[in-house]
Amino acid sequence: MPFAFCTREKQPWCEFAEDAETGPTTQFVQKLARQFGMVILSPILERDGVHGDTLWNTTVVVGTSGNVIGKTRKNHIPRVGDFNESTYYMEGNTGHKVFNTKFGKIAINICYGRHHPQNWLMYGINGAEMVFNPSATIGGLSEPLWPIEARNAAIANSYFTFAINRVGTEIFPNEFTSADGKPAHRDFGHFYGSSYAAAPDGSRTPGLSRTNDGLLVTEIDLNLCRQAKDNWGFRMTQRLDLYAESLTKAIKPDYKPDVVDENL
Ligand SMILES: NC(=O)NCCC(=O)O
Repeated sequence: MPFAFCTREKQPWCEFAEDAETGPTTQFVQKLARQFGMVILSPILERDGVHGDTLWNTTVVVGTSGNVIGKTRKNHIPRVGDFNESTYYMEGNTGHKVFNTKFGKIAINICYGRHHPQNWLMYGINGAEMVFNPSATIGGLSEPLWPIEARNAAIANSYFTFAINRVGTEIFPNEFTSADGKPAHRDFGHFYGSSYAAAPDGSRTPGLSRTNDGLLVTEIDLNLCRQAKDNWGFRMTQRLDLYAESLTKAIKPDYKPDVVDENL
């Protein structure tokens, strides 16, 4: 749902915001999860009534008995092209939760979060075996990056990733500009689908269609996560201590980049 509206218009779209635990979408999904014995990841526009009616881009995780296991909020909010999502919702405050489900340890890296390697990293640190990336992105913007980012994250973090993108083209009722000096327009560009799954050994499935809705059914062996760790040692050699120390320094306002100038 958060990906159905990406212009600057708030109305009527904000009216679709709902409670993560009790809203109509969650109730609908709970029935399906129970009926089919599935774990369902349900992206919604969340209305947080407890905290000033704040809006969040949230994915709700529903277990096989229809129980809400938890939720994760989008950490990184795009300000690129026509994706002006900071107009609608705030940077997430749920960290990098991993949900230990009947089918394995899962996490959700929402859409634009896939451009941030440290976001993927933290889900791995918290023990994720599968990280899902529900997205809505268009050809002109991100298609060259699409086959690379989630696949690379699977390799770097020794877990499975699932890059999921919608298809179609939205035509909005009112014109808007892309803040690039070009004429106003009403279309958003083509959402190119191409969803795929990637494994910690670097293999991946074929992508789904660029134009039609699709369902990707794939069998995965979670043992591959540990086998990849033992084989490559990426996790063992990642030197978190080194980076924790460097990053602690780098975020200070008076940080001086560690550059050695050539003495000319
Ligand atoms: N919905 C969303 O975060 N889109 C941003 C575009 C992208 O990351 O490719």
